[in-house]
Amino acid sequence: MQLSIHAGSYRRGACLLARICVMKTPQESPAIALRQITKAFGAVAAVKGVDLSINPGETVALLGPNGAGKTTTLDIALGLIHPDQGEVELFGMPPARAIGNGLIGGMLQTGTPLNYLRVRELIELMASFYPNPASVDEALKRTGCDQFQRQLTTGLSGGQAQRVRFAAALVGDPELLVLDEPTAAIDVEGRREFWRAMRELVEDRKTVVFATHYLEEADAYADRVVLMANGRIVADGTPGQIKARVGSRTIRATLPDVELSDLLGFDGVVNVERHGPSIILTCSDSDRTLYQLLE
Ligand SMILES: Nc1ncnc2c1ncn2[C@@H]1O[C@H](COP(=O)(O)OP(=O)(O)OP(=O)(O)O)[C@@H](O)[C@H]1O
Repeated sequence: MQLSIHAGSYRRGACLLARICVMKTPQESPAIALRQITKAFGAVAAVKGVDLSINPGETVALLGPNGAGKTTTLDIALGLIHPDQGEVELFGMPPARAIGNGLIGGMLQTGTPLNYLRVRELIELMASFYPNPASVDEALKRTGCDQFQRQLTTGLSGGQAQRVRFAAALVGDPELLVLDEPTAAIDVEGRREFWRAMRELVEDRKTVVFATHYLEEADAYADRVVLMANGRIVADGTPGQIKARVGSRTIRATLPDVELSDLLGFDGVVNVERHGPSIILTCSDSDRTLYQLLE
């Protein structure tokens, strides 16, 4: 968890250590279940009725522009902020319980690693908070932190601090990893290493949810993309479906005697809707669709 690399983490860690009986993942429950979540900050409605269910083993990208509501949604999922309305469950339990059971790892945008520790010491400390941690050496290696493990956390570059956050999230060997713009501030080589480590996690059948601004990142590394805009989920599908949608154009036509299902069979048509006398075609290749319509 993000909190675990702040000063308050000692307390949280002590609580975790006190839990001798550890419950592991009930695989039949969704890893994340958000039901009709809303959240406003004063006059700003950040999240407006989000329903989202993510199954164990899925790798999901939360894609959207600045201010879409991604961070707020992830913070709510992790129980870091409370929604104004709606329900949240992680593996069928409240977020705090899932976190207490060592099921969740988080890498969020804010927060700095604890001061006056060496990188390795910090990751060892983090590992001690979890019931069944991964190997510290492995977490350091997977994230590239082994190269600067003796360095004090006070002297890290932005990219190094980001890698340390990733190692801190991994070392608990959580079932669900929540990553908010994980590659921000990481250089090209670091990004490559990051996604390599992510692939290994996916092979381990972990559930991974990451927020990103980049369709290319979502396309390359997620098997499902949830597109957010203005506090709502506006599309949810495979990367291919979302790419078609994001890159789409619409054609409005007046076609009184045509069946919608026939139009769906046209080249490049992604969706068809009737609006009164008009039909709206959403197209991945509007030129081809137009050509067929004219024929
Ligand atoms: N603590 C806060 N106080 C006031 N407004 C906030 C707060 N947190 C978020 N917001 C507002 O809520 C909206 C959604 O913000 P959020 O950070 O969730 O979006 P985002 O998709 O993660 O954006 P980014 O990609 O820039 O991180 C924005 O308009 C933002 O300004």
